[in-house]
Amino acid sequence: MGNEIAITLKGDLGAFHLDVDFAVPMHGITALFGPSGCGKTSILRSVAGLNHMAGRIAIGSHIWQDQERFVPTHKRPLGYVFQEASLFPHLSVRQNLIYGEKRAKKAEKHIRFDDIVDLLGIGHLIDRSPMHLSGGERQRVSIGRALLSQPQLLLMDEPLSALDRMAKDEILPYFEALHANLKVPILLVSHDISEVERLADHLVLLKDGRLVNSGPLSDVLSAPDSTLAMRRDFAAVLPAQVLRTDEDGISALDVAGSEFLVLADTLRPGDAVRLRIAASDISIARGKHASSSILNSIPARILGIETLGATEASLRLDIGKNHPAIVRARISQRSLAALNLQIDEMVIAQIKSVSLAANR
Ligand SMILES: Nc1ncnc2c1ncn2[C@@H]1O[C@H](COP(=O)(O)OP(=O)(O)OP(=O)(O)O)[C@@H](O)[C@H]1O
Repeated sequence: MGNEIAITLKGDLGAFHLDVDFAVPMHGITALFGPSGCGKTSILRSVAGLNHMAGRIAIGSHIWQDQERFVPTHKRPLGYVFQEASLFPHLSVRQNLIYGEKRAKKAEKHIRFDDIVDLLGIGHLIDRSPMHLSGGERQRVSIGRALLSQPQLLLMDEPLSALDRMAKDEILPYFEALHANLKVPILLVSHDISEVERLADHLVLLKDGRLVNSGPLSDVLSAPDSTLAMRRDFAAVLPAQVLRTDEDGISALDVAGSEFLVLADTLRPGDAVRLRIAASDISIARGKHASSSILNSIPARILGIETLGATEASLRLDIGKNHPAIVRARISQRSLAALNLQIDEMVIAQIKSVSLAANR
């Protein structure tokens, strides 16, 4: 189909066998996620034309590879951002960016220099040498340089993994700004699920060189048989809309007809956001407790109960009123037995407002 990034690859790299076939939209951020060695980088390198494996790669109506053709890397209009920023140390930030711009075809300059400098917040760095920038600043400049080559597709291989937690937190809002303002689709390789939850619109889940699942982030996360669900750090990500923000800094969000209260004082009514709900932050009650500090007591239907190790259980819950909205709750086997919870039963999902994160 013309409006998708369609990737089919089958072949061997040494002893590793890759066999994948998936299509993702031509917009937003698609994360390739899976355990180390599952083939994420190999897929990205194949899309870039750096691996030549049998298959087909179509970016919308542009065929980069099929049985008859193999477009060489330098003729694929793509940007590639690696784990470590690879800027020219002898050039200033501005000259590095101009280098990217020069790679663009003259006719196709829809991504403008000034806009990129603004969106990435690198105006004050423009005359500096990359050698005198922090890791996060260098990575922002590399992303800018890649985007100024006017790519049809931006490939990012673990772009945040060399940064410490603080630098990551600093750079994430810039990713969100790019996402909101630019139309270039991004394929992002990441092994950090919290990064994926925060940034990705689509998720391609891989294991041992094969596709496990692929689709919109919240769908893949909430799939009944998701391997991700068994992780102790599992979180659901649900699309939400801001209803109001109160003076005490608490915002009310609509999620499939259910109202959630979160601590977020910068949101405006009508904003579309994503709400991250960690399985370990949900507790289950049989009824609403009038005197509790927990602000969110949401009616939920139990869709599934799975064992999580020897002492815990993972409950699959639908907290939506108008349409399904799936989250998971991690509780102890002891609570499961004490409450005698059963599939299809209605319970109350209790979630502290401080443990909810809403962004973008
Ligand atoms: N050119 C090659 N020759 C031989 N084996 C290769 C080659 N490229 C990749 N491999 C092997 O293919 C497997 C998948 O590698 P790949 O780098 O794609 O995984 P990954 O999911 O990106 O892993 P990580 O998260 O650790 O970066 C690995 O076992 C790797 O050693």
